[in-house]
Order: sequence, then structure tokens, then C-alpha cells
Amino acid sequence: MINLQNVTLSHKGERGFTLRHLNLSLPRGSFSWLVGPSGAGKSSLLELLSLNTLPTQGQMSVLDTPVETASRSALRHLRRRIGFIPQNYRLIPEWSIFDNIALPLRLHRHREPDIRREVHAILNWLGLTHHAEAFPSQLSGGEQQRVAIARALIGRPALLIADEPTHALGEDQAHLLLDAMRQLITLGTTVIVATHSSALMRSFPAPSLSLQNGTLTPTGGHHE
Ligand SMILES: Nc1ncnc2c1ncn2[C@@H]1O[C@H](COP(=O)(O)OP(=O)(O)OP(=O)(O)O)[C@@H](O)[C@H]1O
Repeated sequence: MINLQNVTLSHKGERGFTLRHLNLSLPRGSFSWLVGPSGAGKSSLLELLSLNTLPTQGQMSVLDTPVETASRSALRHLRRRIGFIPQNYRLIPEWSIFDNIALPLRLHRHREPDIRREVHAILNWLGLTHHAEAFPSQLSGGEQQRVAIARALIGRPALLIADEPTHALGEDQAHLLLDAMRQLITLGTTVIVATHSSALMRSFPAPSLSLQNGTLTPTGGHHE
């Protein structure tokens, strides 16, 4: 499902490497926490796995597709099977909350009546129904984070990547998200969640990947 061999990443203009010699293998339907100190490279690794950046060196396959030989259109199709909850939400400011959440379904060319039904169901589940026609700037941080969660989950992604997805949420909402992730795993989705919250990790024991200074260190998780 996900395989990294000797992957390194350096950002443009950077002299050293942000991620170094990463080897990682994650099976379909697995759940992994991603931990490490601030600046260790967690967000950079998640940007890589969600195909927003590509490795500087090494081999990476995502959803069983080697990315270095994939065409642009193959990468575009792959990205549509990935749900990503970025740390800064990245909602489209000019679009309503409804349209932000509907985006993955529209990319998959679902029928409008089905889109309306599914978006309203997820708005209701996350307590956002009254914000359907609002714009992102009119919402609180926690509400925007829930919109980002809804957008990532609505297409039932094959791979779900979440970067501190509960940092602006209350405890009940964090548990709602964990429950949804549990369900996705049973459907075969692979899930990776970066977090600084040991309380969150305790509530869902799972293997963890530990990044230190751009390198994965062994912790008894899935990685090699
Ligand atoms: N676009 C970029 N260009 C240059 N350097 C970057 C870029 N993005 C991240 N970095 C650098 O990569 C390193 C790792 O950053 P990253 O955000 O991946 O860490 P992190 O583990 O997610 O940290 P945090 O827990 O604080 O979110 C940092 O030194 C950062 O400055």
C-alpha cells in the first residue's frame, strides 16, 4: 500500500535534507500514529505521502503505485483517493462550507442530489449544519478543522492522512473523529495521524512511527 525505500526530501533552496533515508512499509487497512518533536519533519512526511511534494531521492509507492514513474494524470487520480487533513486546513476561502466539503465528490463526478445528501449528512454528524452557506473566515478554528475533516472523509479515501487533526477540537469531537477512522480501517483505508497528544494516542492504541531530526527511529511499529 505504502512503501518508501531510502527516501530523502530537501525543500527548494534548502542545503541539507528535511527527511533522510526513510524506509517504511504500511499495509492496507493499518493505522499508525506519527510522533516526534516540533521540527522533526512530520508535516513534511505527510505532505510527501499525500503527494503534495515528491521525494528528492529514493523510491516511494503510494496506493501500490510507484510515484517516480507515474504520469501527471496518474498522480492526479491517486491524489483523489487520498484524504488529507492539513495542519492549517487549507479551505478555499471564496467557497461556502458546503462547496468546500463537496469538492472530492464533485471531482469524482457524483450526481448533485447524492452530493447534497452526503454533504448534509456529514455536516449534521459534525454539528456544522447551520454553517453550510457560511464562508471559512466566518468560522472558528475548531469549526474550520471540522470542515477539513469532513472534506477528507467524505470521499471514503483509500488513504487518510491527518496532521494534528484534533488540536482545535474538544474531547468529544476528537473521539468522533477516532470512531470514523476506526470504521474506515475496517473498510480497508490506511490511516496515518500525526499528533502531539499522548491522551489521544492512549485512547486508540496503535503502532507509532517516530521521527527525530528527519529520520525514522525504530519503536516497534510497522516500519523496517
Ligand atoms: N516548504 C519548506 N521550505 C523549506 N523548509 C521547510 C519547508 N517546510 C518545512 N521545512 C523545514 O523542515 C523542517 C521540518 O518541518 P515540519 O513542519 O515537517 O516539522 P514537524 O515535525 O511537522 O513540526 P511541528 O510538530 O512543529 O508541526 C523544519 O526545519 C522546517 O523549517
